Amino acid sequence: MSNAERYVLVLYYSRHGATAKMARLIAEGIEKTGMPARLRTVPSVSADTQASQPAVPEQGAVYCSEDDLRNCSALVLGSPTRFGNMAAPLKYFIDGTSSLWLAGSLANKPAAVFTSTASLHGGQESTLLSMQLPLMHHGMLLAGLPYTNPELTETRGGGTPYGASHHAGADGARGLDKHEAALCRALGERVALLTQQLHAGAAHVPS
Ligand SMILES: Cc1cc2nc3c(=O)[nH]c(=O)nc-3n(C[C@H](O)[C@H](O)[C@H](O)COP(=O)(O)O)c2cc1C
Repeated sequence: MSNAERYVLVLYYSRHGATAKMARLIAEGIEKTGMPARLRTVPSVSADTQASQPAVPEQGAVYCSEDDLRNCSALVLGSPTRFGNMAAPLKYFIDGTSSLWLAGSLANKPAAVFTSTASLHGGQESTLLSMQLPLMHHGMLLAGLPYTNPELTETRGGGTPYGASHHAGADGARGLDKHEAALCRALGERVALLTQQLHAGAAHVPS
């Protein structure tokens, strides 16, 4: 597979749009490296887990297919924080990936995570860590954000070494500030560069 055919999947759930904004900034960071980003979302789930929405979303990213996930070169996974954890629609989607797990389809691929919260200390880090757990079971190579990004120490909003985060405020009206936005772009760029370096290195390993 050539670099042109590779893509980083940015897979997220967003009910009110804050996590979706982060996804678009992460995609900007990925595409800065010359690698395509593929933005995908997941449908909401109803109490009885039956489909409650049209098969194609009315706006924004389309729903993620199994092939979108199987064929990605890397994954950046995003969710709003819900009670300190990822949102059920994303967890529901991930719980349906057993066949990819059995086949090892995601093993040895880079991955990273991002989240948005209403309150500043409302569980960003616990959510990010919880999102990393299934990715580790899939054998993915987790990337966080290093403190060489100055925004990590300067931020008065979101931004963690475990992944990108955003404090959207109680009414969701607080936009991404410059530090949060820079860290979203940095995370996307980091995952894309790691992916390219892994593939370049693999090309030099004798078979
Ligand atoms: C059921 C539920 C639980 C939530 N739990 C938390 C929480 O634990 N901590 C927090 O700060 N915000 C919490 N929120 C708020 C969302 O995380 C926040 O509004 C987020 O920015 C929404 O992202 P979105 O705009 O992408 O949907 C919760 C929201 C809902 C609906």
